[in-house]
Amino acid sequence: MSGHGTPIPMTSHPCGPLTGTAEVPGDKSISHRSLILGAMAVGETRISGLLEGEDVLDTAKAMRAFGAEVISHGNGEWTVHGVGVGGFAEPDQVIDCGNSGTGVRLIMGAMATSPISATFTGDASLNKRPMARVTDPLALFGAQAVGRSGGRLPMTIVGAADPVPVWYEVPVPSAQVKSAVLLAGLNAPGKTVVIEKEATRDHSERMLAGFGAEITVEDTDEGRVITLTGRPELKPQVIAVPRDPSSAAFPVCAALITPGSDVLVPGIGLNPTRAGLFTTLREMGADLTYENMREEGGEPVADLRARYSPDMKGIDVPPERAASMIDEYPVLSVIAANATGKTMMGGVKELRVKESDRIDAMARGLRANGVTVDEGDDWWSVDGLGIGGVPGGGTCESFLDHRIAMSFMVMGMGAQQAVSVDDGSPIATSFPIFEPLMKGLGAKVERT
Ligand SMILES: O=C(O)C1=C[C@@H](OP(=O)(O)O)[C@@H](O)[C@H](O)C1
Ligand SMILES: C=C(OP(=O)(O)O)C(=O)O
Repeated sequence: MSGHGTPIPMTSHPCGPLTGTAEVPGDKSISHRSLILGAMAVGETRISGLLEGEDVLDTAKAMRAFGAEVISHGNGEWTVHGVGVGGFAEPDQVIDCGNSGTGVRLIMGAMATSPISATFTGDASLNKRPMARVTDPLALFGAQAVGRSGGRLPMTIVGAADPVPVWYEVPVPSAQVKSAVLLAGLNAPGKTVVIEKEATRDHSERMLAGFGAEITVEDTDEGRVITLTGRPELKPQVIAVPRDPSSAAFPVCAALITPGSDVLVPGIGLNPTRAGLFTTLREMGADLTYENMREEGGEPVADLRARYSPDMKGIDVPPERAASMIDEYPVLSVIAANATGKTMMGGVKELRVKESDRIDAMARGLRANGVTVDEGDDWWSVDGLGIGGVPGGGTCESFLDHRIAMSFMVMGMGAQQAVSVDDGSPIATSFPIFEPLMKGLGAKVERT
């Protein structure tokens, strides 16, 4: 639960080559879903490689509060004894999802078609984020939501006693909304249909099929049509969580801008609905290769090799790629600052409702370190200064946002002077070993 503790100011100094192997933690999206679907299956699900970051630990606690037995065996090995679809118990405490939008939205979906109530809260960041995008479709199933004005947490969801299946076209590109509807659909009799105009990460669909749900996905002219048949008996699974591409982004981008670097980032999930950053970096001229491509646990996986890339060029990032790299724009803007020419990022309105307004947060920090940024409601652009051209020397606010804090730490590694953040504590939500991992590669990151 970041934001509840003492701020951790951090500084990242320009450094020599980054070298070695960066074993980043398990995928956050897949980790949340493993715990939630494990809790909705009948019997024991075994998970390895679970991300033990605060966001996922909060979801584990929540699943216990709904009656599942969730046990950590150490080193990313977990077991979940599920209570079956429709078997959730009513929690006797408020569910605190900390900093996690994915956690709270997916869990609201999972409980919304059971005859129980639950009250949800989060930290100062999560309690500002919009929840109506989830509670609107949950109301169609028969669930009720009462929260603060503007559809904010804290919020109580009264689950539908007699849920009906739903047909829902998701109005914003959001895997969290799509997943909340699918999880609610599990306990509604009949077929729930979700349509998304732009494909977003499909881990829920893949995992629901793996757990034995009847689910079909069809690409049509109207978009992706997902049909789920309610009331399945979910069968427990053995899940190996691939390493997180969104975490891999940080050592990869650090290596690209730090002279002499050569870093291997093994076992990274390369699901096409997640890999947009790596495609973009290669288009900009990054020396980034995929080695040993394979499939693990139903997800494509490769070892990434990133080397110092002094000749990257700014590009127009295609807006239709946004969903596949939505969490990576902050660190992409750091690469853009180290490229020559302008990088234009459009179709990214969703960045304004993440843990922070990420366009605003990055623009402020980039400007404080000598980089020119322009922005509109759903776009922003960065004027590249060429490799090593970022003056640095500034302190940035992280706004309770892990990706903002880590992006500025990466920026310091390739800048002319050190870059600081006011609070690195949110890094623990998704990448608890960021500091030792980056130091192990040769980075000079310190708590100040
Ligand atoms: O479903 C998920 O696991 C996630 C979906 C995305 O959010 P949106 O659904 O709000 O785009 C992403 O930003 C988040 O980090 C994880
Ligand atoms: C947006 C993110 O997470 P969440 O929405 O789960 O808080 C993220 O991890 O970048």
